[in-house]
Amino acid sequence: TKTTNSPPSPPKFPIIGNLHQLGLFPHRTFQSLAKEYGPLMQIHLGSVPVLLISSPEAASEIMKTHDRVFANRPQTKLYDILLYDCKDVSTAEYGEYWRQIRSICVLHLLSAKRVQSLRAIREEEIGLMMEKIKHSSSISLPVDISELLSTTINDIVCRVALGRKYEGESRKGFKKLLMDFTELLGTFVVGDYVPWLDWLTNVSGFYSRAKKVAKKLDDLLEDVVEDHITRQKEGNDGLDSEDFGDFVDVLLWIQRTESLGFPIDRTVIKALLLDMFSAGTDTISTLLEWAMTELLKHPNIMKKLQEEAKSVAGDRTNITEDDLGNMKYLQAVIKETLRLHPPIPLLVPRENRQDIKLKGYHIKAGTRVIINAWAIARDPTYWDQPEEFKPERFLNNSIDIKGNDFELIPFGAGRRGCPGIVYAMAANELVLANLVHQFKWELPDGVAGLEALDMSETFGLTMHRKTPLLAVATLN
Ligand code: HEM
Repeated sequence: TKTTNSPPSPPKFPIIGNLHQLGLFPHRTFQSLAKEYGPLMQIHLGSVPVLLISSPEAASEIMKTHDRVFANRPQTKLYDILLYDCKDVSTAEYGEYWRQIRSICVLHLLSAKRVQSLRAIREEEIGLMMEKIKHSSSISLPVDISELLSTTINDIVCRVALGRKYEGESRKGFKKLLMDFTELLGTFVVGDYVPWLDWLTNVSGFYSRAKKVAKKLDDLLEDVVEDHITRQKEGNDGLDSEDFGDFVDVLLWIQRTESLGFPIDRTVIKALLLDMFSAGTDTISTLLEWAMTELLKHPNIMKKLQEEAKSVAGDRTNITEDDLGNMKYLQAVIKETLRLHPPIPLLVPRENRQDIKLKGYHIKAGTRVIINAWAIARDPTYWDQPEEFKPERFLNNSIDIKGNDFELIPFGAGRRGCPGIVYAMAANELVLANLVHQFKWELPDGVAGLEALDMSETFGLTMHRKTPLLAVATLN
């Protein structure tokens, strides 16, 4: 029968399956389960079968060998509410529509050429960030690195995507709205797994809260798009080429010229803009927050990075994007941070579109697939001293993060792999290089602070620090 050749599974309860076992840190729970049941195991969350993948080989089966079959994403009522009926790239069902909008991302919004053209925005906003740190440093106040990073990355993405920043009160409002949005997106909704319990989610007011947030975001995006249309009519700017302007300009240009051979409507434009925010802000700031945490925890590594920065920058205060190619240690520090603290530890769930045999096991169509990239990157079979933060390990090997080496897949891999890698790395490298080059950093209470440095995580859409990271900066 079917059950005899399904993958190994832990015992489950009726109705809830293994839901009760998830715990606060599913990536850790899943790691221990895999130790017992193997790298390709199945659990049940409520009535939904979930394939848990915990080795590079098994991950490569999903994202390379059978990538096309596993190229779907689970669709949920919550995504429908928050992401225009899954009209965005991240949650769209695999098929022609997804292929088209993904090509907008890859060719127009996130291409290497576009990322390059946004250089001035990154450099300006990072300059402002440095000013804020200088100010705190001049009055001997510790810097809330977590807050500073999230504000800076948010401002960069706002300018890149919408062509404007929100400041003062409206920034607070915008940030709060985005925070509500990401918090909702990261919520584990019981009704998705135990359909007859969906009424509970309803009663708790969760969906109506989600609808309110979606409406507010939609109003905001409508405003932004209308503004762009008016501005273009008045000034004719951004009309004849896609080379100027922000993402809204580019998307309106694609809409007007139908240059991709298919029409896109207002909803597509708004859904894509939302994707840029949900996929591109928290991920980058979380990564940088952990990178600074590890550097503060390892002063010798910080020092080595500072020396590299000094050697490429010479007498200049700022590190520019031209310097980054020469900063091999910086790249190693970022890879090592992605290894130990992947911002999305369980990647984004996938789903198989048809029944398939995997390593002799029968996998039913519609099975959810969770890939534990976090556990894979800490597996002692593949990594020497896996729990240690050692950027040196990347200096003499060619392991990359682009989805070719399955022991390190913080951006996923294959058709559904992250299209924002170039964009993300440009921001990651420039921010981190300037933070360490322009300032000396210390924990507020020196050595005592080091011992007390809180490394706790919170689990949501991204896995960021539980407490804000505070440190004292002095000008270098
Ligand atoms: C450090 C930063 C980032 C990390 C760690 C990250 C990670 C990921 C991961 C794990 C996935 C799922 C991959 C899979 O299923 O195989 C993903 C998908 C995606 N990412 Fe990123 N990402 C980052 C930055 C960005 C940025 C900056 C953008 C855009 C501005 C972006 C846009 C997307 C989109 C649109 C998808 C969905 C792709 C699809 O389903 O076809 N990401 N990302």
